[in-house]
Amino acid sequence: MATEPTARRWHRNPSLLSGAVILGLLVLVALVAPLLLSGSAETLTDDTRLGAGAGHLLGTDAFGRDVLARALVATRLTLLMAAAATAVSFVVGVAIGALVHLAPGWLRETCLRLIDSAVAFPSLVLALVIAAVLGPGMGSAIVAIAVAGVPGFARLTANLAATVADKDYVLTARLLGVPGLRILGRHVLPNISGPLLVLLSSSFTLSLLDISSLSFVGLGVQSPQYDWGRLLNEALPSIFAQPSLVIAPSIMLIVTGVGAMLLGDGVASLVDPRTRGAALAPAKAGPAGPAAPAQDDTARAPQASDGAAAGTEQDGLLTVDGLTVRAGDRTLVDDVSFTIGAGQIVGLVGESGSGKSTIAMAVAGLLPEGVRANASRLALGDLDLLGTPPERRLATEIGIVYQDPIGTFNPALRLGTQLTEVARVHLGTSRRQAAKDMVRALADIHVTEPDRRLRQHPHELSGGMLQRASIASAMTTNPRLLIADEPTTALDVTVQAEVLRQFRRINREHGTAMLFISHDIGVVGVLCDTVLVLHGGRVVDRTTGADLRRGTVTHPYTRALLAATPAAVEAGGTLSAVRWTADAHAAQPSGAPSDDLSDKAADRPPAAERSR
Ligand SMILES: Nc1ncnc2c1ncn2[C@@H]1O[C@H](COP(=O)(O)OP(=O)(O)OP(=O)(O)O)[C@@H](O)[C@H]1O
Repeated sequence: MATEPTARRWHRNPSLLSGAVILGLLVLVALVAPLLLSGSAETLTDDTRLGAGAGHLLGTDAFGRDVLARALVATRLTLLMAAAATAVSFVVGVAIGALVHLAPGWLRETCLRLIDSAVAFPSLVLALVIAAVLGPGMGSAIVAIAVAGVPGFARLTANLAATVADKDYVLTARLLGVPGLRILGRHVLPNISGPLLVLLSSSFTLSLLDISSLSFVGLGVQSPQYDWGRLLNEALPSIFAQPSLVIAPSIMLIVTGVGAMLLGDGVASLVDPRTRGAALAPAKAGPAGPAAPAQDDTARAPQASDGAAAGTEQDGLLTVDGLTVRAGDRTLVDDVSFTIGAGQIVGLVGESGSGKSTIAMAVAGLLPEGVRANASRLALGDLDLLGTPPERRLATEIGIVYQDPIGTFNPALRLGTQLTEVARVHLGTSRRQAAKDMVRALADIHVTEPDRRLRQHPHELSGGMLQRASIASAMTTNPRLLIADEPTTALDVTVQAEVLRQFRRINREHGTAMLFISHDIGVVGVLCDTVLVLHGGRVVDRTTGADLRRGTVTHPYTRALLAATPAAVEAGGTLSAVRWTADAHAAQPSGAPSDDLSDKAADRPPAAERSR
């Protein structure tokens, strides 16, 4: 990615520019004013209570000291105190929030409730209580403001970390066995840095006001030292007689606060690679642009050979026997059994919420917290997936391709770093070799300019290209099982066809077993050898891709799903809503879910599922 000239970057980010200029000037004042103006700011003279005039722009105070000079000299102490308090709040708050996020369920909930209670307590009141306990003084004011700011950072960090935790790239890192702290540092914190920086800037402003408030009420800086709050405190007795005393410190406070907020906004958009890309680099067409759409449509997508399923029950690679998944009292998946042989593609199809992804996540050992899986057997060859399988084997023997190609990748990292991670971490491949291998893998899967792609951020690639990159990444270790969870749903139909073709190619060339999940019964029929139809967490029908394509399915629910597929309508049918319930169906013995595939067409893959 070409690097934008620094001047243009600043020019395109007015918040950053104006915030930096304001704070830069204030820092300059903080550095220079005590050196040049200490004399007129601190020397007692007989020119007391002079009004604004040529010699003293804002007049003098009751001791003959220049009011403007005092406000400017106070800048250093005020900024230092606010910065110190904010820095401590930030470091301690983010650390606590991160630890809370990593804590086990009950502890995390307890800590979050405690933090919520602390956040609900007004920070200035909390700071006043702490400062009163510690006693007046600069140090106690900093500690009080710092402690009062901690809950805000802790809560934001924990909450934001939770929103990133279920992103596909975090799930992938978990599958790869990356330790929690490393996931936090590499995937979570960089992706929540924007809001944290905004909070940092608003927290600095709040600290500035709170510290000034403490000094104003006499709990902060003590004479002879002075900050803006102290100056306001000294001006209070004569505020009506000489209002000019409050002008300079008040303006300094407002200007500093505005500068900090502008800088925070600007930095937040600078560090976010998505906004940075949008704001800084206009999209370019041509060779550097997104991949050219595939020429074919889904009708020409690769098709599962009729009855050519490679897997057999005997060489079943993935065995799922009596899988039940529960979340508390709720059963999400109920007694599901199937096998996938090497080189076989098994599809899971069903309406939203039927349990497809839950089955896939149970197989990959990535069920969310509070969700438990049980099975008579859940194994990939000799690898028991129910126990605690070795992370390295899990990472290298199962690959996952997710629905949302954009969510699959960490937006803060370049693709090269992410795509080569498995090879570097689990295969011990050198960085250079891993990059070379990935360039070849991307080219194989028709990603244009693969070299350049490795240097780009995810937002710079089209959805179809990212999905192909995630397929290449999942295939890095030549896994025995590839799980594809709605991999074409987020893509337009032309790109879908190309992605399906790549799955079929990988399946044929590498003999990879595949668990292919989709809402779209048409897509499943095109690609899969064997298809399990799910409803309410149960398998209600087992059929073949060939039967689906020919429309020769017998189960009423599967027929209803087919009738609700637009492709079927285009072929002359009528689009109808799916109206079928397992209970109603159970009342009609003739329509019972067909677990036995013996009545299916002869081209059905032999014994792809375990009979129950
Ligand atoms: N962490 C969880 N805790 C409790 N219930 C959950 C959890 N995750 C999913 N569920 C529930 O499990 C059921 C199955 O969800 P799942 O995501 O597996 O369905 P799906 O068929 O993949 O749907 P979709 O196609 O929309 O992704 C749903 O009712 C869902 O609400």
